[in-house]
Amino acid sequence: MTDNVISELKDLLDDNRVHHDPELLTDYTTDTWPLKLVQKAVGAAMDRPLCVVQPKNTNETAALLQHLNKRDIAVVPYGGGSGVHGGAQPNNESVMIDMGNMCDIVELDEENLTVTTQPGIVHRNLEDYLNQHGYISGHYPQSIDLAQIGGLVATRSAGQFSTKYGNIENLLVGLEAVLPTGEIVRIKNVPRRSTGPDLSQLLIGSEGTMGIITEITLKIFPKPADRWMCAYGIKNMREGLHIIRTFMREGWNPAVVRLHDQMEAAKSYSDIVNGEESILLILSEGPEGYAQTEGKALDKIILEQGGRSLGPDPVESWLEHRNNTGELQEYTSQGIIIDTIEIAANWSDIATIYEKVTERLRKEVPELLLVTGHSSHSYPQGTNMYFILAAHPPKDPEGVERVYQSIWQKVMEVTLENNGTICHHHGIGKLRASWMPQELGSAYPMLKKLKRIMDPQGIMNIGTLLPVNEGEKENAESIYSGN
Ligand SMILES: Cc1cc2nc3c(=O)[nH]c(=O)nc-3n(C[C@H](O)[C@H](O)[C@H](O)COP(=O)(O)OP(=O)(O)OC[C@H]3O[C@@H](n4cnc5c(N)ncnc54)[C@H](O)[C@@H]3O)c2cc1C
Repeated sequence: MTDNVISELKDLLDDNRVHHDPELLTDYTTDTWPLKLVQKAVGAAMDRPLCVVQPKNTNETAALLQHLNKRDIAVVPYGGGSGVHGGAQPNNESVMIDMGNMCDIVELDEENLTVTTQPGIVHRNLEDYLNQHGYISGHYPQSIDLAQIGGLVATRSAGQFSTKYGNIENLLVGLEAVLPTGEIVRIKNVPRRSTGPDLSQLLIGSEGTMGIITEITLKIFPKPADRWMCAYGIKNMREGLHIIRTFMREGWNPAVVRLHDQMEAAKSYSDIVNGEESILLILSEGPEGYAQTEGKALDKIILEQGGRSLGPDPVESWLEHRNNTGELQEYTSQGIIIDTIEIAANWSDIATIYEKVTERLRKEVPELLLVTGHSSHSYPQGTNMYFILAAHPPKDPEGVERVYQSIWQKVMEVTLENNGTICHHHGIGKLRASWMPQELGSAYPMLKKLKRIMDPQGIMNIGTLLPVNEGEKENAESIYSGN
């Protein structure tokens, strides 16, 4: 069967874009899911895909999906592989469609302030191109050097400046996608529409389960003329969250709002914070005059609420080091779990979630080395909480899984019990799928029905987003059975 599939795929693409060399397939055994990386480091065997194919354009992607759908073969779309929850994790029966060859910029439309790209462009390359032309994307995920635009749309990503510019769903103007059955669909570029449900939302955040995104049009912004920055020492997280709520509800909209708890403050800003303090970083930017006006107003509010001004240097330092994650790989290779869990909730619940999660993990997970938290994406209604965790599990794959799942179970439980959402921006992948029925509640059957309509054969990324019923094989029946 494997040989047949490979030769059929070679009939659709050039030979050199259908890969089945076992060594090369090893590069595709996992995305950046910490569980799998640590299990791999302690000797776990990993599933390799059947083969990897690299289409060059939309028509080739459509031909591939049409064929694989007809043959009932599992498909996993693969972007930059920077997803952290196994969204692009294959099993050994799946064909991976690697979008990396579709990396052209199609059009810069300066009149209408949009850029159109193929999905496989690494975001850094798009940002550099825009900067050369006097624009910015406004979207700065920490993985900007790894993630592709298609992957960022497919996971509903958020960037570090999202409080001003919005998340990817706010930045997307239109898109083209190939449905699992091979049909090509285009959602046209207009500034707004009232034409029924927004169909682009079926693909934004669909994590490769409803189709493959083949072209994307995003908003762009003229390079900001000016910036204002300041950091503040804050008594504790609860007070810091209250301060952010105060200025967000007044309508201020700084690009960066980050509140780091005492442990994070002490790690990165020990020379400037007092022992118990959290640190609040603010950056405002915009056209001439905007940032200074917003900065002055924010400074007044934060000082009135008890913040202690620390000047702009901590924000400068964060800007410089914000994407350095090199040390994480070192720990992972030693069998230490380093992970991040980002959830969100309304202002009325977020401080409680932060306090309960940190307290429960410290008390109930003996293998835990540390848990810290920060808020980094704020809205008038609430904010996210981004937990950073380290744990030292036994050096065997089952032990790693046990410790890993016990941490996640507690964070998901506390979040759901306190009205939060289990995910702010990393997406669901395979890791969080089992909590989706609880997360969506009465709306969960709607997601199953949509999936069934979009992907009747059930070939697309089974086990991602929608859970496979326990003990069942990863196929359509295992997710379509029941409601
Ligand atoms: C160090 C680090 C920092 C990170 N920081 C952030 C951050 O600040 N903000 C944030 O939001 N995320 C962040 N992430 C998570 C990750 O970068 C995002 O989830 C990103 O969107 C994944 O993009 P990718 O191209 O690497 O996709 P992949 O990991 O390859 O795939 C992700 C999912 O999208 C699907 N997919 C990929 N391409 C397509 C396509 N063209 N059509 C349909 N489905 C597709 C895959 O099947 C998979 O389910 C970070 C990850 C790392 C490792």
